[in-house]
Amino acid sequence: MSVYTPVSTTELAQFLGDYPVGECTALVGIQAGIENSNFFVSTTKGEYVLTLFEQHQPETLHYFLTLLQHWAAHDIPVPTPLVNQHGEILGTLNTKPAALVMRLPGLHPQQTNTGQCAAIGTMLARMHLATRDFNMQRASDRDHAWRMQMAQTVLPHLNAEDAELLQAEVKFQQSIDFNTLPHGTIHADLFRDNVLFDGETLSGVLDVYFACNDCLLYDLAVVVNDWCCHPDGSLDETRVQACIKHYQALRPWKPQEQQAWPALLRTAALRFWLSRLYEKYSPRPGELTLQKNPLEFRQKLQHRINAMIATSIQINARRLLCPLPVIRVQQTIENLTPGTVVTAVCTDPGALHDIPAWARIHGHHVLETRTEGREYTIVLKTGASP
Ligand SMILES: Nc1ncnc2c1ncn2[C@@H]1O[C@H](COP(=O)(O)OP(=O)(O)OP(=O)(O)O)[C@@H](O)[C@H]1O
Ligand SMILES: N[C@@H](CCO)C(=O)O
Repeated sequence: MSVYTPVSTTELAQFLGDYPVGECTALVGIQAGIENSNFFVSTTKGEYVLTLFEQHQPETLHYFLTLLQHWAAHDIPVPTPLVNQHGEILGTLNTKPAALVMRLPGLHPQQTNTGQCAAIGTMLARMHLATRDFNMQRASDRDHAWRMQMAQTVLPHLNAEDAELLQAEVKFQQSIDFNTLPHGTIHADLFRDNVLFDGETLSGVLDVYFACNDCLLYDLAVVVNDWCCHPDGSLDETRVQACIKHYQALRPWKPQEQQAWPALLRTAALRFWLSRLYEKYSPRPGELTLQKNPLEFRQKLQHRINAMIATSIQINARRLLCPLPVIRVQQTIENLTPGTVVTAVCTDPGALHDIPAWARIHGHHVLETRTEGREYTIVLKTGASP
């Protein structure tokens, strides 16, 4: 659970006095969620959810609550905030900014099926399209700069293997050009536990408190990493395709998004590995708090990396002596479009230096170098002018 700030029935009764919701009949802290303090509130007039915001400033909360109203106006099933008798959607309870929203019906999907993955793909595209005319802006608080800085913060806590993975991923992430991808208003945290299904109908989109302006495709990668996985964290291609196809039916990808997709799956996995690691090593005090397992996203990240390497262009440069491995890489790369991942496996140890040196001079990115026994693997991403 996450209730960082407890609320008594007396305090609640006073708060509810400002809203047209009748008398409180029950107040129950909500177990799920890790960011804010949430309560189910039953009154003589209906069912509501009370949120005490633990981190955000009032102006940021106005952005979220206005966004909720905007999405609601476009028939996205978000919980509409109630307006109090002062004409405000944001009140104060126990010194924390607080809002009362409608409680939506439905349950969080546990094991998703193809139909649910299709439904969330459609819903996310509708949310992206609906905010094309939303005129408020908010910078992401989990953007590339945050990820790079958070990697350094958690690094000292990691064992050697995890530290190596993280450092390699930081290097890879620096090769992604996020600016070329379409941006817009994104939810940024559309996990299954932020969505409700009433039977087969998607009945609720919750917890918009990471919403911001960022790459639209990153939002879809967050969804796919949570909704379309096998228990070991690898992707279930049937559910992935259902989700992507239904998203693209409403907002087709640009060619640069097609190319960036495998990399953005890694970005999204890294983001949640980092935030979960940080929560683990710097837990916040609370009456009842829930922590999510970082290992889940470490495994997902590893699977996304492996999948990207497996689908990359393979160059077998075994038994070739330098400079032949470099020449073979050069010949292969000549005809490839920028952004293609190429994996060269060599047996001449000189290749471990020569190929990265050649690649850097010619504007390609060295994603990874690895030594396994007597084999040397160099993973490259082709640059703008191959
Ligand atoms: N309007 C609503 N209707 C129904 N249930 C809700 C509503 N709002 C919140 N909940 C329930 O409360 C849980 C926690 O809410 P929420 O996800 O907003 O919390 P949070 O602390 O901000 O979480 P997170 O860790 O996902 O950022 C939800 O998973 C859902 O079960
Ligand atoms: N959805 C996040 C928690 C809120 O950021 C996670 O599962 O780690």
